[in-house]
Amino acid sequence: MNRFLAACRKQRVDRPPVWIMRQAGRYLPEYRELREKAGSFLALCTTPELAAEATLQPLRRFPLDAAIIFSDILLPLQALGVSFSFSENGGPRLTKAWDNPQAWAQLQLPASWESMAPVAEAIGLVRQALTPEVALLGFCGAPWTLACYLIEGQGSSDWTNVRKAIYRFPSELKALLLSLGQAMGSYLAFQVRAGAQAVQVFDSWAGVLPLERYQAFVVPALEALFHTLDGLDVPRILYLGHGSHLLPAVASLPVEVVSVDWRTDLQIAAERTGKAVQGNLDPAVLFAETSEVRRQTQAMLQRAPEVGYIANLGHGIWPDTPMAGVEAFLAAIQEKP
Ligand SMILES: Cc1c2[nH]c(c1CCC(=O)O)Cc1[nH]c(c(CCC(=O)O)c1C)Cc1[nH]c(c(CCC(=O)O)c1C)Cc1[nH]c(c(C)c1CCC(=O)O)C2
Repeated sequence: MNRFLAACRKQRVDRPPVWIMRQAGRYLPEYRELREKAGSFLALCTTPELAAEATLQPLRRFPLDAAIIFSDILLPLQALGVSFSFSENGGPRLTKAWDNPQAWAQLQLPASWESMAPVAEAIGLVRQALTPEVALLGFCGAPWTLACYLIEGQGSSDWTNVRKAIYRFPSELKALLLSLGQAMGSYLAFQVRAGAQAVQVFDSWAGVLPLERYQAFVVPALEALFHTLDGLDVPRILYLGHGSHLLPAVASLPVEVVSVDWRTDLQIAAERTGKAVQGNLDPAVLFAETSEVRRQTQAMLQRAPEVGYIANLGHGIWPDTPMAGVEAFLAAIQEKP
């Protein structure tokens, strides 16, 4: 049985499936070694054998129910004409900020995803290596979160330029979000054709917007994105960062699972959306004594619905996370009575 896919479809399972957002990464010594060997993060992402290896590393160490293909949300933007680099401390930096409608008009919607062939190849390699019990996820950035990086040119704590753009260029920004939604929908379909069995769309910065703006600007773009996958029979997950106030917008979206962070109660998320839910332990908890990690994980499980639940963190695992914290988190889920 594939616990992960069953839970996405709200089928009953023996225990909650679990995976960890950003489970391949710097908290693993073997990842740091592989990245050193690759020379750079981008080289690691674009060399199929190395990307497949990075994807599989956490599964060799931990009893996880899903793998997520090793890549980054910014990579497919290259096919639209956007160039960027990753700084030494890991953050993305665009070569220029795409912060006005004249720039947006120059984004080219790709006719094919041929330039992303290494991702498809890596997906094929990982599928060959996985047993049928472990599901492989494809992913992309949500239109809004991608627009955040495009317009700001890098990460930000308050995304002031993006928020100004909503009011300065409303119709052009709506069109940009819709184009990004269409492009990412076809990029996910490309990953599914290569072998991805479920997909997750990361809207890490969803919570920057009030509900009314999210409904008006983002929901149409997410609908376009997710409808591209209609008929492909893969569960669709939307990760909603800082999104407690946005749950009413999720209920009508064509997704099977909503993934929430620690600010959003799991039970409330399930009730308000009617979807399966994923999440939501604060990554900071993994720094506690192992007995406290267990208690916090058990408390999370108590708020989780009986069916339609996937255990996870509420956001990506941090690079300095102690291995003991990860192990205690996973053990508490495996032991669930
Ligand atoms: C916003 C975002 C990005 N990338 C991603 C998001 C959405 C999830 C989130 O909110 O965390 C998603 C992502 N990035 C990466 C993966 C695949 C690996 C996995 O999840 O196991 C996934 C699913 C690899 C990565 N992406 C990045 C690294 C670190 C690069 C390195 O090895 O130096 C990895 C392993 C770099 C990256 N890429 C991005 C940032 C902000 C950073 C720097 C901060 C950080 O490192 O956490 C953009």
